[in-house]
Amino acid sequence: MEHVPAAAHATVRGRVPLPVLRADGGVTRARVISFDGLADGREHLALALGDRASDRPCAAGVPLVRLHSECLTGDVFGSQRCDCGPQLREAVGRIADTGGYLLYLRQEGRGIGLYNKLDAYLLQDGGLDTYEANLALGFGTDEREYAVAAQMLRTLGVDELDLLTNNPDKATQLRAAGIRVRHRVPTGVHRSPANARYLAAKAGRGAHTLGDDPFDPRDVIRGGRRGSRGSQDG
Ligand SMILES: Nc1nc2c(ncn2[C@@H]2O[C@H](COP(=O)(O)OP(=O)(O)OP(=O)(O)O)[C@@H](O)[C@H]2O)c(=O)[nH]1
Ligand SMILES: [Zn+2]
Repeated sequence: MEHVPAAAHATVRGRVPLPVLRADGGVTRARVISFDGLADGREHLALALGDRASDRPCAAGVPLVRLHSECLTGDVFGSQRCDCGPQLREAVGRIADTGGYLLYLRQEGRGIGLYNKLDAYLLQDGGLDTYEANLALGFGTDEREYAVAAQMLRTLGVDELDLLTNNPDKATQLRAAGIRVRHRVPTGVHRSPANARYLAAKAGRGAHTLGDDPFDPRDVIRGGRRGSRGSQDG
């Protein structure tokens, strides 16, 4: 497991205006926030969007938050092997509409790093699924910890949020770190022929909720509209 020391005190290092392209072609005004004193020493970022992107964000209401783990191949190159790129662009638009934060976490390859993820892709081409490939390389199936995300949120003054994810582990870990996750809001499922096996493995073995999974659909908000039906899940 990627071990993160107990959360020390962190501070905001900078809040930089950043016009960001939305999936619908429009541009949204964001602020990219950097930190000093993050527990694992990495350059994680928060993107403040919607009403949280203003000079003096008036913290009205519970923010919508996504913890997005870095995926260079998907986020930057548009790789079709996973659904990270479309999820990232979807999240920017939805959070801009609602008000909240996208935490861009430097946890490439579910915490194993870029080169190891590329090795894992070769093993997957030989027949292993996304989790078996990690194990074959000597890693856990998912090495991510979200304590540093909780530290970033506290630094931003966020102790309660709605979480945009299909991954229940993100909610469980944030709650364990003392953040109140009011609702888990599902992200879209961006299927393509090239990522179908990957998504099936995530739903089957990784406990992700992808709409056609064994989890009770009543435990999440459909459509991601705050204030609509939903419950506290774990
Ligand atoms: N080791 C490994 N990592 C992968 C593979 N495909 C994608 N990833 C990584 O998986 C992570 C996906 O991150 P997220 O989209 O934030 O997380 P998630 O667990 O899918 O959960 P949600 O998208 O929030 O539902 C990124 O760090 C990717 O680099 C793979 O085949 N092997
Ligand atoms: Zn990806």
